[in-house]
Amino acid sequence: MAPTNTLPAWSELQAHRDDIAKNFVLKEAFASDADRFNKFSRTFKSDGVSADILFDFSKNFLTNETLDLLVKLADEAGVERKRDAMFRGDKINFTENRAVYHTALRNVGGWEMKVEGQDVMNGPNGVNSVLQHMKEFSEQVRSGEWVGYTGKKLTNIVNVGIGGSDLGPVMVTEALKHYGAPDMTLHFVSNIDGTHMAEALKASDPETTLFLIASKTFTTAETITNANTAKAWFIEKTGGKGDVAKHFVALSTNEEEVTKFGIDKANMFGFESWVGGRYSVWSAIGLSVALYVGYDNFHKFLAGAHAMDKHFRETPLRDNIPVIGGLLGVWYADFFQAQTRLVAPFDQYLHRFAAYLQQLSMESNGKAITSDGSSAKYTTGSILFGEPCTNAQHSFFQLVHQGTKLIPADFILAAKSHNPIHDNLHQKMLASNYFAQAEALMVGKTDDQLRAEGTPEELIPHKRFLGNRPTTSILVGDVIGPAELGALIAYYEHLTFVEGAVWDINSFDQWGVELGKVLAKKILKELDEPGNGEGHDASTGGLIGAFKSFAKI
Ligand SMILES: O=P(O)(O)OC[C@H]1O[C@](O)(CO)[C@@H](O)[C@@H]1O
Repeated sequence: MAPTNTLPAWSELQAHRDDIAKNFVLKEAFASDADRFNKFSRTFKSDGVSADILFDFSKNFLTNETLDLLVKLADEAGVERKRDAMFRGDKINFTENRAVYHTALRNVGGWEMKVEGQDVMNGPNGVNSVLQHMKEFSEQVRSGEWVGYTGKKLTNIVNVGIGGSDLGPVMVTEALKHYGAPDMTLHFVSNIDGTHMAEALKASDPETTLFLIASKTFTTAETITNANTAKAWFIEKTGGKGDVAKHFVALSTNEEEVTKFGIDKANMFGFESWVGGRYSVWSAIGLSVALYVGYDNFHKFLAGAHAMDKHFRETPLRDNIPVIGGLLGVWYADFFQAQTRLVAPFDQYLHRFAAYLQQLSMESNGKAITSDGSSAKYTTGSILFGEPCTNAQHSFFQLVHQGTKLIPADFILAAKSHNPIHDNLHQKMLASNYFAQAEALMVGKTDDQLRAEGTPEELIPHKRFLGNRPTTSILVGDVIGPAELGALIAYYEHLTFVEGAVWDINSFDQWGVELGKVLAKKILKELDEPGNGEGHDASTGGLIGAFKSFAKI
């Protein structure tokens, strides 16, 4: 396609941006249009699969004209065509020649889904048969039918994986803790730092521990090393009597490597190469979720995501919630030079949500090369960060309110708490902060207001809030249960897709993680050889030498 920044809508947006920057003030837009909230908010409805979710985009730099132009840009960039190609199973991951088909994993609605003419839902290794395997296994473990080598129930789960084979399962099991089996303890070991595995093993009893070795490729150095350490620990602790087949299962696409590792293929939960790591929590990689919250809840999680898929696939662009979210991402990144996106859930259970979204967003859209191999002449992927509120308000929100950078923010709240303790006071305080932060960011505080409060003149510049800082408020119409969580994640997945489609990059590969991996492998060997390694710059060589001398290696 023609470079995105040469599309007609791009230059129209540039001119429009100049007008907005000069003349648009959010609080005035509300004052002059009583209907603004209704005009620019959208409610996600899922026919009862999940609670309604309200997406309020009205506190954004958005007018009818902005939305028209952004939709025009999406049209010219072929967003709908690209979306349809994804749902058709086309190989849109063009640098790896793969389809992008995580939506098939949660296709509870019975869509026909094919890759290269093959039905991916049915058949011996199809999505439905893996789901059935996950259902049977999770029910056996939860009921105590599947026991360890001494006949004890397995209640300690250690998931060994990294990146997408860790972040999704961690985030989702934390988010759904309310639904978790009370007698089950979960550990997620991802880091190659021995401390991570050592601490998990310290807290584990081999008789009651189930290891899930989660790796799409089954070649990731951290995961395979951690898995081997876990296996050696298990064999040692059980005096060689422990039955690996009862205590180790694999979640992977690589049967050959799984078998080499010593896990029976009967205990392997598979998926296909068309599932990207950061999109894999819906696949067998989500086994820890099914074990912890039960298969029925895992199924609801899939159903919530499928409902969002349906919305994304079928809704015209102007009302399409992830499309609006993605286009706003482009609007701020490319036309207002915003470098970041803040996601702050007002929800303690979502404390790993931003960490999860970091991989989703930054591994997907941290690319500078477009589909024809040329460099993008515009800004792409934003830096995503976040922490739950109200904690974040007491750490980095100072910069969001009064710093020099524009930081578009998403705030997420559930109308109902799973823990309405103290007569729901906590939830009401949480909600009042959710409303107040977005309002404060928008309205700011003027010098006149400060003077009226008696603020000394010399403090006025310090206490001034310029306001006019955009936010999107997401309000879940009930508690955040499995279906609501599924819908929220799928919203961010599709938002990321839309951004990547407009930027004309491949949101589905991750070549940028390779170079460091290759160098680390080479240096690992050098640490056991004399000298400071071959061919390094003086800094790297000097550091290797100092490390060896300090560590006496
Ligand atoms: O599941 P695997 O194959 O071990 O990969 C783990 C992670 O490593 C990455 O490839 C990045 O190094 C991610 O994309 C992926 O989620």
